[in-house]
Amino acid sequence: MPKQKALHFGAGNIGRGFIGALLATAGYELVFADVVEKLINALNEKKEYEIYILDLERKGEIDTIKGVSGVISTNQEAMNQTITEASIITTAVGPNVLRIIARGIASGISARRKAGVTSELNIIACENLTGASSLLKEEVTKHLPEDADKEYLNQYVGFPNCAVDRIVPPFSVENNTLAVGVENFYEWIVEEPAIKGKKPDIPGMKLTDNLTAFVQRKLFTLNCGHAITAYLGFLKGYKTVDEALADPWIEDIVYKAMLESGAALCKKHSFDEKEHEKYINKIQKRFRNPYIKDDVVRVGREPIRKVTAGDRLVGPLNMAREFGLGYSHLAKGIAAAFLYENAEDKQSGELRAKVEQKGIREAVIEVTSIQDGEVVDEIVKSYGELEKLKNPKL
Ligand SMILES: NC(=O)C1=CN([C@@H]2O[C@H](COP(=O)(O)OP(=O)(O)OC[C@H]3O[C@@H](n4cnc5c(N)ncnc54)[C@H](O)[C@@H]3O)[C@@H](O)[C@H]2O)C=CC1
Ligand SMILES: O=P(O)(O)OC[C@H]1O[C@](O)(CO)[C@@H](O)[C@@H]1O
Repeated sequence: MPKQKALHFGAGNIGRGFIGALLATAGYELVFADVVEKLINALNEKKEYEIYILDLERKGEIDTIKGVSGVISTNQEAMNQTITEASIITTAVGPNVLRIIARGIASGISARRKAGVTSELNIIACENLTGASSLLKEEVTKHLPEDADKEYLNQYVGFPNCAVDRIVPPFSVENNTLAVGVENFYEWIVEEPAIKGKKPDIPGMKLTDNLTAFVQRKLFTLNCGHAITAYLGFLKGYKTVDEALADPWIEDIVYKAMLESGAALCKKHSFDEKEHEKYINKIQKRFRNPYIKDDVVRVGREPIRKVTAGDRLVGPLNMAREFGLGYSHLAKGIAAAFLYENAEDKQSGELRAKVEQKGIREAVIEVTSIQDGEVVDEIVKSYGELEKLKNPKL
């Protein structure tokens, strides 16, 4: 029997190091779509790549992922062909790129309908964003050329949301474009009720009917603690996450922020408090993995996105507030994001410009959408304290 085909958008860290690896290992013929020619050419030449395990468990091991190829995502003819043949499509391109790839996916779905394919297709956006697949569905629908395509999409194409958790840091091996380094831990949790047709059999993919709880658990704990580490780390001049967390002042704030978000998550989703504490401790251990050198500029990238309502910092703070729980360490993390500066990160420039033009109070209200004056006061107070770290003369 011929292998089923999987198409994965984004041959980057998560694409090669996590989702693509699970798909290929599950036996799919895997095609990566990316805009970077060097990556696509290397995939087509080698047809395989190496994953280096950066962890105490499985230390020094290298997995080889075979049976892969690549296509340039702007080559619409080739994309239409691949989308027509695929039984699963996944993405890991970054939340802002979903809108960009939607047009090409819509064209592929229209081609698939015209080719008379009536097998189900599931499209799963594996991004750090709540409801990423639903967002992608909305965007794809906007670009579908005919009403018949919209009917086809509703009948045959599923867009299950998911939570995706594996730290895949910047990593390079000389003369090996495709090598990727990963922590050993991974978790991919997919919204079962939204799957169309037969459930995919992919070892490593877990199904749930309560995805929101899992997405928020991961985003408001791991990504929350990580982002605070990055912003405080930047303020104190550290380059990597492990350097930042070796600073007891940072480690204490990060841990307490995760406890604050944890208390709120336990109330919201009825998680067992002891189990959740273990979850936080495991994450702390993952942050301290000595084999991973993760840059604070990667973890802190796009600070505006990270301080919008519902994301990893404001999301748990609002949740804590909703239950009348403490949030002062989360507020510190948010304040630190407003002080973050990286000339290569457009959003950090925009955020700093907003603070300079409008003042911190207005900037916080506008970007975070927090209306509660008491919470805004707490963030502004923390901003004043942290600003002194950045500029001791103030
Ligand atoms: N790296 C990590 O540890 C984790 C990342 N994520 C999420 O996964 C997503 C991807 O992150 P990374 O893999 O770290 O980023 P990355 O930057 O390593 O990979 C993104 C890839 O998408 C490609 N791309 C950009 N525009 C494209 C387009 N129009 N068509 C096709 N490909 C395009 C890029 O060329 C790049 O190869 C993000 O949403 C991130 O939040 C989630 C969990 C862990
Ligand atoms: O990819 P984003 O949303 O910019 O955030 C980076 C975060 O995502 C991860 O790459 C994966 O969850 C973390 O390692 C990091 O905290």
